[in-house]
Amino acid sequence: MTNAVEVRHLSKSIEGSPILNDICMNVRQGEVYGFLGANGAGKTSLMKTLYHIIFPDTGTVCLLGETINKGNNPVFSRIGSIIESPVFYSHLSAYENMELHCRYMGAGYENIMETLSLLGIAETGKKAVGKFSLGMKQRLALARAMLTKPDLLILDEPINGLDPQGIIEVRELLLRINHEYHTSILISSHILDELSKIADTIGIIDHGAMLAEVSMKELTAKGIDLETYYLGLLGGGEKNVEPYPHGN
Ligand SMILES: Nc1ncnc2c1ncn2[C@@H]1O[C@H](COP(=O)(O)OP(=O)(O)OP(=O)(O)O)[C@@H](O)[C@H]1O
Repeated sequence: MTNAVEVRHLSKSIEGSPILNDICMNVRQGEVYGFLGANGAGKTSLMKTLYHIIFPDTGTVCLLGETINKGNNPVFSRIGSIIESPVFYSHLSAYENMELHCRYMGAGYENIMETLSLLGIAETGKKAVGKFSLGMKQRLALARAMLTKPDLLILDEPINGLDPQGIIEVRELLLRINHEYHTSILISSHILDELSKIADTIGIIDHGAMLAEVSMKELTAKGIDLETYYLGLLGGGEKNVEPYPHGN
């Protein structure tokens, strides 16, 4: 089976400083992949290179089996994303914002209400998005990413700034989307506990280098919590669980 995301030996420097160093990443189809790293580790930069918002210096990216080259790629229409803070027309309603997104994507309006319902924001009526809580905006961002029923979701820190209830709701929602639609999900966060609750596989990045990709099931079976594993990796300590073989 093709991987949903395959990154091979990707490196990027900005103004002479390396920010991504020989990254390999494999997100399997149908899984939730938690991309874990401290602030500044390189999570957003890698996600931007997937879309070629920033171009890698070396290395390759394959999304849903398609090699991504410079410029637009038809496969992007099968991918939903939240990369950096989502921007909305704050004086417009959720529905109106979704309509504009449909026009941009060349999609019909028929999925709008269903997607807003899925995200629990179908009842917001004419309320301007500028008056939404952060949690509601995050749901709207997810609704926008989900609108075309994508095969892959790429979500950069979608729980940032949410309160505990909001975090739980987004977690449950993503798991539901993953189970019901078999959507592959790549989600980045620096919140270790949260990723351990949602992800099948964890990829750990530090100072622009991918340290390991490891199965949560395997960690759990060995009675190792993600924090212990993470700290062990960063400290160069005993890993106890072998990461997946890395790259080619
Ligand atoms: N346009 C840029 N110019 C210079 N340096 C950059 C640029 N974009 C990113 N960097 C640097 O690359 C490194 C990785 O940043 P990045 O935003 O990818 O990390 P992150 O893991 O997403 O962090 P956070 O969790 O804080 O969002 C940081 O040291 C950052 O300062």
